[in-house]
Amino acid sequence: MSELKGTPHNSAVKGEIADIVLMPGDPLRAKLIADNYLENVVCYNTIRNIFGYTGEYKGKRISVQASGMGIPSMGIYSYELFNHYGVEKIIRIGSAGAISEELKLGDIVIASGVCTDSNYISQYRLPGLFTPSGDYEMIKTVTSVLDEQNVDYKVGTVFTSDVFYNESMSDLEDWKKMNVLCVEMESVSLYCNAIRAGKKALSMFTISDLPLEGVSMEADERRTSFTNMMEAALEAAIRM
Ligand SMILES: O=P(O)(O)O[C@H]1O[C@H](CO)[C@@H](O)[C@H]1O
Ligand SMILES: O=c1cc[nH]c(=O)[nH]1
Repeated sequence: MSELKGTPHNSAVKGEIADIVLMPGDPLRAKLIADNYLENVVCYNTIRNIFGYTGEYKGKRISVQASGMGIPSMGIYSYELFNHYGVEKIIRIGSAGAISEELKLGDIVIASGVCTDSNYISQYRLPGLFTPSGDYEMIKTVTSVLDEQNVDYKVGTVFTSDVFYNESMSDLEDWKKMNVLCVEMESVSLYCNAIRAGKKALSMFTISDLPLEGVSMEADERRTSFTNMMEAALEAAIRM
């Protein structure tokens, strides 16, 4: 990888990506943020349509890049951002399915910690269980922005799953008994990669589904209706 200007998955050259990166799963959500919120934007990656942009938000240089879906995809892109491009902080802005009965469509959740059914953590060969957690300073910054914007949110444990269409949806009922708030598919690799690289990460979500009730937002609504989360992440990014 060191012989390449970029990486096998990212054509950016070093220096083209800001210290802080917002990461939605969906490349079109990354484009929407670049088109609507950033100034002086440069698109630095289109490989596999995983769009990455660097621009300015209120004068601060930030990047927004898609992660793709799932733990391995986030594992690849966040590893490269932290270890090849020198990125210091990543804010994941994702969609998630509610597990807690207290959550409804459109609510915001911040992941203080992550549990998982994935084997990702086994690569570290730890002598016990490890609990990936979000960066506390980043949590404080994002929650204070949300407080100022009068937007409600919940902070707690989320479940990062390998499986979207799960034959055992009732497993979510077991996570509910452990007070897990919602299910998504990337944060375990993001948090592990950040911690392992000595960097910082935070995941926040808008609830797009109620999987235990069979309720879902339309695809277009998922891409465009996350305004509160995107604006809070952008505002927090310029304070970090
Ligand atoms: O909206 P994004 O960020 O893609 O996140 C969620 O949506 C996808 C599943 O629809 C998974 O990637 C899951 O984690
Ligand atoms: O992983 C996910 C993401 C969004 N909604 C879900 O139900 N699951």
